[in-house]
Amino acid sequence: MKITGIEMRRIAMPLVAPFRTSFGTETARDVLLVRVVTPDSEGWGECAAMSEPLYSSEYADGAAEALRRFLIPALPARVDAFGTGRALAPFKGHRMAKAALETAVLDAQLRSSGQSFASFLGAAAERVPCGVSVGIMDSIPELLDAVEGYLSEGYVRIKLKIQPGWDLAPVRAVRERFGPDVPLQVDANAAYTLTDAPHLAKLDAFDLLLIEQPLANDDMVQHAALARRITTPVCLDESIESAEHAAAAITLGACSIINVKPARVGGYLEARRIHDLARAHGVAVWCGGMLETGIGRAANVALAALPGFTLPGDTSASRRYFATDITPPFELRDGHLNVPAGPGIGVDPVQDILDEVTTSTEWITR
Ligand SMILES: O=C(O)CCC(=O)N[C@@H](C(=O)O)c1ccccc1
Repeated sequence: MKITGIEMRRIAMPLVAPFRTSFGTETARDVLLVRVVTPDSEGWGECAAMSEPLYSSEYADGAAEALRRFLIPALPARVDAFGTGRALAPFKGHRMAKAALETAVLDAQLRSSGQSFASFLGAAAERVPCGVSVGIMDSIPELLDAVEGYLSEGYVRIKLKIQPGWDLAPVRAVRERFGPDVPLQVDANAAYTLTDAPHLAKLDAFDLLLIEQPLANDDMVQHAALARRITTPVCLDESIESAEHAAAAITLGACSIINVKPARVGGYLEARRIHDLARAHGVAVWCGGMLETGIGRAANVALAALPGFTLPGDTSASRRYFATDITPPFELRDGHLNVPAGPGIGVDPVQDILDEVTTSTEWITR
């Protein structure tokens, strides 16, 4: 596939409500979009990097610079998604930047051939059950109101962000208010250390699906030690940046569940490799989220339909984060999102909305 040019576009997307995690509070998303143009199609990729390097070392301006100076120039004149991964491999890190570019190439390639992401990736379902991520709140009553709202919208799983000082009380309150049967999990975003093991073991009383990334992203051995001291299944997110990391984590017993985020691992091809590896080991995976717009959300929903994605993902409806999405909104129906069936990611930006939220565009000819 010949690439005639690539656009990098920055958009400002206000969130419907502040989203607080153990590493900070988001009130708006400064999103970098990549558009790959070929003679007979164009493809879109969304870079999930945040404005600041708080979730990982990547951030939007840094991703744009890596794409502009190194990754885009490294692409051959004619390339497909697999060739893109090979061309970008020599560059260390910058996985979210790489993921955006590879996804845009893959989207253009699949739109041209008429194949959907779901079909290309090997989806086994036409809709996926959806969980929702609930941020740290100022009070327990506020949290319970939020959870009640999401449950009434039909979300099939609740994920609570936790941190030291906001963990046992919110989990206990949700269990006491909504009962023992609501699928419930927690996400620490690396806020604890192994010395907190006795405290984290108190979460075992609440029959959680999992505890996500309790320790630092490079604490693979310590996660294995923690997993032996608590009964709640350990799920890794930030620690798993590749299929090799997943293999190491499974071998070490550092996790029994993996949150697969294509942005974190460099794209959908590597995400599928992790899915396949985990499935071969009987390890469940679920699709994580990075507050994506409908562009990234569409591709994530296709991935979440693969057979090894046996736990509900953070694939929420567009309205969970945005009053107006840049694509036709993803809407929850009976706790599920439909998997886009059209060519490529199966959705297109609504140009007027996209132009309204655009803060800059940059065209790179080939
Ligand atoms: O539903 C979503 O898209 C967000 C899910 C979620 O909680 N993402 C968290 C995470 O740590 O997984 C996150 C939020 C913001 C930035 C990075 C990560």
